[in-house]
Amino acid sequence: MNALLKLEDVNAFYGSAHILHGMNLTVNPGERVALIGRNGVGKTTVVNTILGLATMRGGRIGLGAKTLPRPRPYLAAQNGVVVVPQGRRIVANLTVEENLQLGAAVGRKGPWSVPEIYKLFPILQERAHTPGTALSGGQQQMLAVGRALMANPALILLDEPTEGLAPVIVDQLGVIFNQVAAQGTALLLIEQNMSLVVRVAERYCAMAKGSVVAQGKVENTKQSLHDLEAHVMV
Ligand SMILES: Nc1ncnc2c1ncn2[C@@H]1O[C@H](COP(=O)(O)OP(=O)(O)OP(=O)(O)O)[C@@H](O)[C@H]1O
Repeated sequence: MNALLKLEDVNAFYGSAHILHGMNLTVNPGERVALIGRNGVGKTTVVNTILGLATMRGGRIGLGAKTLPRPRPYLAAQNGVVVVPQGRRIVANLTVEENLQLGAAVGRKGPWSVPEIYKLFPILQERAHTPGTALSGGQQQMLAVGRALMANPALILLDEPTEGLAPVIVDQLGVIFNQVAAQGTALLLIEQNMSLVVRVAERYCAMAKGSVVAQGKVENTKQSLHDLEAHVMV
């Protein structure tokens, strides 16, 4: 079976700034992979390169059976790879429900619809006609995940979804990510909170200076937590 996402020896740039150096990463159907590393190592640039927002010069990005000669945001979504961006990017002058409907614009068929999202996140139904940015941080993150699911993705890239959220909300999101994964959607979780990583991910890739320097299995144990934290400590 083809990988949902495969980066092979990818080099990526912002202008002349060379950020990714021979980046390799694979996510297979249904997998839950964590991409970790200190601030500034290039994790968001991996996402931006898949979307075509950073310039790829050299290497290959494969989505399912396709290789992308020129990555673009709509190509990722059409091929089942959807991003929950860092900072969530909820559209301010749209309601919660309208923000959800935006996610369906790509037109992929699948199980997710507004009523299904409301079953997963009842609070979004309660706030359906409220402006999206009037929600709390945790609720906005649920909305961002719901909007991604509306595209019926095979893989969701979550870029630091718990940044700035209270521990109790992080715990709730962990449960939700596991529910989404249990329904068959693969996850690539970019995260600094290793206690969330051990609860959600089954495998990790650790980055330093624009490439992967370590990878392995994640277990929900103190030892695994300790080993992972070594990759993000400053
Ligand atoms: N638009 C840009 N133009 C030039 N350099 C950039 C741009 N965006 C990010 N960088 C640089 O690229 C490097 C990698 O940044 P990136 O955001 O990918 O790191 P990260 O691992 O996601 O870190 P963080 O956890 O802080 O988000 C950093 O040195 C950053 O300063």
